[in-house]
Amino acid sequence: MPDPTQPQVVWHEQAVSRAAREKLNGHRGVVVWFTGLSGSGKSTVAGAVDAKLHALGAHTYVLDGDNIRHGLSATPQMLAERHGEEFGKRFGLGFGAEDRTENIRRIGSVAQLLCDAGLLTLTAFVSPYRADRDAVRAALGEGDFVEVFVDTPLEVCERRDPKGLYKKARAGEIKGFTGIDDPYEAPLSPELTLAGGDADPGVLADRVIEHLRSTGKLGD
Ligand SMILES: Nc1ncnc2c1ncn2[C@@H]1O[C@H](COP(=O)(O)OS(=O)(=O)O)[C@@H](OP(=O)(O)O)[C@H]1O
Ligand SMILES: Nc1ncnc2c1ncn2[C@@H]1O[C@H](COP(=O)(O)OP(=O)(O)O)[C@@H](O)[C@H]1O
Repeated sequence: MPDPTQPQVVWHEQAVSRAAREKLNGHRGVVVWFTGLSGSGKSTVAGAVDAKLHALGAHTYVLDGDNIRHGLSATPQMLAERHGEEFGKRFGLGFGAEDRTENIRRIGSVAQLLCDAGLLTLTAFVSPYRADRDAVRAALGEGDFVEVFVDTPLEVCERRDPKGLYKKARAGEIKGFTGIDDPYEAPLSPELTLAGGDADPGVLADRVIEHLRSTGKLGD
C-alpha cells in the first residue's frame, strides 16, 4: 500500500506522439549537449548551429546557461529580490557541486521534453560533472543525446574572458570558478570534440551539422 502522506503522480501520455511530431517537422527530436569551460565557445557555436539549421527549415531551440540562470535555475540572490530571502535560500541555485547537479537535472528534464516535442534542442552549459551529463544521457532514449565537447584550452578561455569572470576568479572575488578553483571533468567518449580555440565558430557549427546529418538526425 502506498504511503498516504506521499504525493501520488502518474505519467500522462500525450495525444500526439513524438513520431507524429517528428514526421511533421521532417527531422528527429534530439538533444545536442555542448559542454566546456566558461568562454570555450558553447553559446557561440550552439547559436551558429541554431541559425544554420533554422535557415534550412528545422525546428530548433537553444537552452543557454546564462538565460536559464535567470529563470528556471535563478540564483538565490535573484529569487531573494523577487520573492524574499527564505524563498531564495530554498529554491535558488548557485555554483556549489550540489547546485550544479540540480541545475543540470532540471535542464536535462526540460531538454527531454523538448526532444519529445520533436525539436532539435541545443544546450550550452558548463556542466562540469561527468556523472550529471551521463545521467541526462541515461534518461534519454538511445541516440537522443549527442555530447559535444568544446575543447578550448583554459589559457584561451581566460584570454577571451568576455564577462571578466576569470579576472575576478584569479583575484579571489569569485570562489569555485570552473577551471580555476573548481573541477571540469572532460567527457570520456563524446560524440564530437571541437577544438574551440583553433577554428571559426561557423566551421565548428558545420562539423556539428555534418555529424547530425550523417547519423540520420536531420531526416532525408
Ligand atoms: N563559479 C562559476 N563557475 C562557472 N561559471 C560561473 C561561475 N559563476 C558564474 N558563472 C557564470 O555562469 C555560467 C555557467 O552557468 P552554467 O549553468 O552553465 O553552469 S553549470 O553547468 O551549472 O556548472 C558561466 O557562463 P558561460 O561563460 O556561458 O559558460 C559563467 O558566466
Ligand atoms: N571558435 C571561436 N573562435 C574565436 N572566438 C570565439 C570562438 N567561439 C567563441 N568565441 C568568442 O569567445 C567568447 C566566449 O564565447 P561563448 O560562446 O560566450 O562561450 P561560452 O558559452 O562557452 O561561455 C565570445 O566573445 C565569443 O565571441
